[in-house]
Amino acid sequence: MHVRNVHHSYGRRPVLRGIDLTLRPGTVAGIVGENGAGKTTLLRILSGELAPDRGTVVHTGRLGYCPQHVMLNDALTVRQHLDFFEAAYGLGDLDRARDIMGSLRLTGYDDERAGVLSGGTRQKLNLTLALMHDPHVLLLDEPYQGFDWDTYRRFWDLTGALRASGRSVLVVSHLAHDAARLDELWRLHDGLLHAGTAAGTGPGAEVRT
Ligand SMILES: Nc1ncnc2c1ncn2[C@@H]1O[C@H](COP(=O)(O)OP(=O)(O)OP(=O)(O)O)[C@@H](O)[C@H]1O
Repeated sequence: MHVRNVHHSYGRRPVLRGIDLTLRPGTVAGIVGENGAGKTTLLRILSGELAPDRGTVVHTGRLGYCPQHVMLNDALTVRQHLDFFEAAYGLGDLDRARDIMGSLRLTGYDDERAGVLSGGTRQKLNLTLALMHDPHVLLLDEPYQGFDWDTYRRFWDLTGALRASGRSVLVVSHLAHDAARLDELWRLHDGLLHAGTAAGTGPGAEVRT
């Protein structure tokens, strides 16, 4: 994915003032930024949900987008969500979805309505729906919100497998825990991306904005 000179304002307030970013195959990149820095705005533009005022976003292959707010229909069961997205993506089976659900330990919930699932379980389903068509570029907005520690680690295992299979993953968060797991780190501040710096090294290093 190639992002060039992306600008966006809400009314007269500029939020993005010239974003340049390249996501290469086989990389996991992170963007951190304070509340209101414009992270979600940027991801909405990268996903095509929002048009930039200026600039270009070009990508090849399938795109996956896991938005910050879980996009589930509370009245539908887990299985109905899977069926719906299988049809929407034009998949022939749910094999990959089942693999992802196994990795995230999202099993045994098929007949549960989304409305009764816990926050972390809803997020697991949200992530599965964004990943089940094997996207080449995956955009994740605060993907591990609500995850317990074990699930958080499984999430990073999954991300590592995507990197190994040549996919590009962009993770957006307030904090980049485990900055060592990222190939690239950016800080969104004042409408621009800056090279991020890790406060510490090795597993567990944390980047604050
Ligand atoms: N639809 C909108 N209309 C007007 N202003 C908006 C809209 N969406 C976001 N904003 C404003 O744009 C700025 C950036 O918001 P955005 O949600 O992109 O930030 P963020 O970095 O994702 O924040 P957070 O970490 O709190 O999720 C904020 O000041 C927000 O109030």
